[in-house]
Amino acid sequence: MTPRWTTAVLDTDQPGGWAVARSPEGFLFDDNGALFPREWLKRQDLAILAEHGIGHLDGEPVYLLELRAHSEVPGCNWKGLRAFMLEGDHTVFKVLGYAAQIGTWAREHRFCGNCGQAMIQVPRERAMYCQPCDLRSYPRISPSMIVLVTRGDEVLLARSPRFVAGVYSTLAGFAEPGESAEDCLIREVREEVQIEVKNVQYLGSQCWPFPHSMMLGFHAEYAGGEIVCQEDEIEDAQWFNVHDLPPLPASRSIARYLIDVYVARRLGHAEPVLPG
Ligand SMILES: NC(=O)C1=CN([C@@H]2O[C@H](COP(=O)(O)OP(=O)(O)OC[C@H]3O[C@@H](n4cnc5c(N)ncnc54)[C@H](O)[C@@H]3O)[C@@H](O)[C@H]2O)C=CC1
Ligand SMILES: [Mg+2]
Ligand SMILES: [Zn+2]
Repeated sequence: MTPRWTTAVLDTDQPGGWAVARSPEGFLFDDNGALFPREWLKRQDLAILAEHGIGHLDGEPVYLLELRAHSEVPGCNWKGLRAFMLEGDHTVFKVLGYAAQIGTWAREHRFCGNCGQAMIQVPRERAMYCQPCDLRSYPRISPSMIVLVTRGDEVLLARSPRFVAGVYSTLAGFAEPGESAEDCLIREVREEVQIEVKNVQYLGSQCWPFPHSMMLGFHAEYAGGEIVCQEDEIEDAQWFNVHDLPPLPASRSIARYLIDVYVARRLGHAEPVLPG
């Protein structure tokens, strides 16, 4: 099946297509959603910082208008990316997630990190370029490990102080230079709850555009230790029985997928599918 959404570097000099507008307040939307006829959107009073051609949705070109600040557009409102993840069309969320990552990266790479001069967008390539340094900067992706640690019928779930009240999730953390995915996972579990793990198994990955994580999802078995929560990072961590789970993360997250897969295997139910 052809995917509905494919990324591409489109020429912004070409007219037509759809556009999304992103400001520090999130994406613009109205009753029809977050995609607007591009020519109409560009006629509105918007503080455009940059325009990027980002791909095709159902065969139609899609552009991003990255704004300096949010503006009032009659009949429209602004909404953060997370809200689009939680509700509505998943493909539209993927378009917006990609747009957010490209917008953030381009905004943060307007000047060369080496010499401080203005960089230019490279035509037909997703890169910012500094001519004097001959330096190209590509969109940033941050590999992050996420793991469900289990002990028979029990799963290890934790709460960060940033979570919605009551919700427990799997452990996660960013890879550091010099680490393999497995090294990172073992270190993160040790740092966050002082537990040792074994039989680490990769299950799948997910783009997580908050702001630019690439989540690599694993299952691991408990090998030893008692839970000790890392100060400031982990508010609480517990072993939960698969028959008695706390409120869990959003169903489109890989965290939820890792939990659901394990519970399904344990209870002999059909396994869920990882949302792309
Ligand atoms: N899709 C999902 O189901 C889930 C996704 N996540 C994501 O996983 C990522 C990592 O999880 P955390 O527990 O927050 O990470 P973490 O355990 O490594 O701790 C966060 C700390 O890492 C540092 N940090 C921030 N950005 C970084 C980067 N790009 N590279 C290296 N270090 C960085 C900061 O000091 C920050 O306070 C986050 O983006 C989070 O949103 C976390 C849980 C579930
Ligand atoms: Mg963490
Ligand atoms: Zn430079």
